[in-house]
Formats: sequence, C-alpha cells, structure tokens
Amino acid sequence: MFSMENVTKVYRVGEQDFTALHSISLEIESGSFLSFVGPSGSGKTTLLNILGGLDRPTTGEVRFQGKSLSVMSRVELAAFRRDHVGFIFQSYNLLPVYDVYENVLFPLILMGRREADVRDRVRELVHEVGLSDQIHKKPATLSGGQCQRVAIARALVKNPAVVLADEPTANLDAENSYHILELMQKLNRDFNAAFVFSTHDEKVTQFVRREIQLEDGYVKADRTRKVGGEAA
Ligand SMILES: Nc1ncnc2c1ncn2[C@@H]1O[C@H](COP(=O)(O)OP(=O)(O)OP(=O)(O)O)[C@@H](O)[C@H]1O
Repeated sequence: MFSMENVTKVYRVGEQDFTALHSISLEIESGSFLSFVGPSGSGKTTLLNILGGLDRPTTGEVRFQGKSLSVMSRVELAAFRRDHVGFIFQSYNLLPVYDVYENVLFPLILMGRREADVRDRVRELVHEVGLSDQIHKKPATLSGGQCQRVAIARALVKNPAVVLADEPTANLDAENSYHILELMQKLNRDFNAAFVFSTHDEKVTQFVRREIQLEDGYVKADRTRKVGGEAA
C-alpha cells in the first residue's frame, strides 16, 4: 500500500540543519496493524506525517498504491488525505460544538456526501465503537475513552485504506487503553483498514503485528510477529 524509498527529513533549526529521518526505506502492506516505536524525538510523528501527506520528505519518495506523493500538488495531497487516510490524534481533535453523530458525519460532508445518503453509515460506525447511547452528546460531556472512540469512528467512516494514529493511548488510563486497542484490532479486521500507530506505550506494542523501532531517525529494528493466534 505504502512504499518509502530513502526518505530523509531535514529541518532547518536557526543556522543549522537537523536530520530527523535518515534515508528510511519501508513497505507497508494493506490491512497492516503496525506501530512505530521509539523514544521522544526519534522521528515517529515526522514519519506518520509524511505517510499521511501532512508533510513532505526533504529527499526520497513515498508511494501510495503505486502513486508518488512527491508529484502531487497541495490540492492533490489534500484530496489524497480526504479520500484515503483517517487520522486519530492523542488529543482527539473533536469539534466541540458538534455532538457525536455530527463529529462522525463531518468527514463525509467534506467529501461532498449528502447527510440523507450516509446517515445509516454514521450510525453504524457509532454503534461499532459502542456509543449508540451517547450519539447526541457533545465531546465535553464524554470521558477520554469515549472521545477516542468518537475519533476512531470519525477516522473509519469514510472507509479509508489506512488510519494513522499518533499516540492514540497517550491520554488514556491503562484500562481504557486496552479497550481502545482491542476495538482498533477488531475494526482492523472487520473493516480491512490498515492501522499505523506511533507510540511509546508498551501496551500498544503487545497488540500490533509489526513493530518498527526508530532511534535518532534511523530504523533500528523491524519485527513481525503473531498476535493472539493470528497469522503474522
Ligand atoms: N518543525 C520542526 N522543526 C525543527 N525540528 C523538528 C520539527 N519537527 C520535529 N523536529 C525534530 O525532529 C525530531 C523528531 O521529531 P518527532 O516529533 O518526529 O519525534 P517523535 O518520535 O514523534 O517524538 P515524540 O514521541 O516526543 O512525539 C525531534 O528531534 C524534533 O525536535
């Protein structure tokens, strides 16, 4: 689904260049459930942002379904994100004035869909994340775990090829983190969307089928393993 070839990211900091990613080459398959792990500053978020078309590499190539992101204009990149990528952030990024239903509906409205045509799809996703009872509540009245469930439903509602999740359990306690990870594992299977995380949370790494370890912008290890009896 994704291929990265010799991706480097250099930031200009004052008078100096700082290399956040050093010549990274990776393949990420459709339906993956994988995590970038590594200490703070190792390049996890930079890598996710480049995969999601939120940022561009300084050198190197990223392809999505064989198409190079480098040659896309800003408008084409925005369309790539809208049509193919769901985003989940550690701080949920829900729209506070909208209720659960409207937050999940929002990406479909951005895609030009009519509410009447997608109402059932939105309700299905809200149901999938276990929030049918809370569907008309505003984010401020929900718990952190419930807000993250809304964010997951919102990310999946448009049937993306991939969900990119930057530290999705960072603001959750242990019990909620496990519930959220189990839910994402189930949705990965049921909806056949790839999930790609960045994390330093060891709980996340117990759930993933592949773990790519980053250190100072280099890939230090890339492990694939069996999780819960599934084939690796
Ligand atoms: N816009 C920027 N300008 C300059 N340096 C940056 C910028 N964004 C990131 N960096 C640097 O690049 C390195 C990698 O940052 P990144 O956020 O990708 O790491 P991370 O592994 O996600 O860290 P964390 O777990 O703390 O979020 C860090 O040293 C960071 O300071």
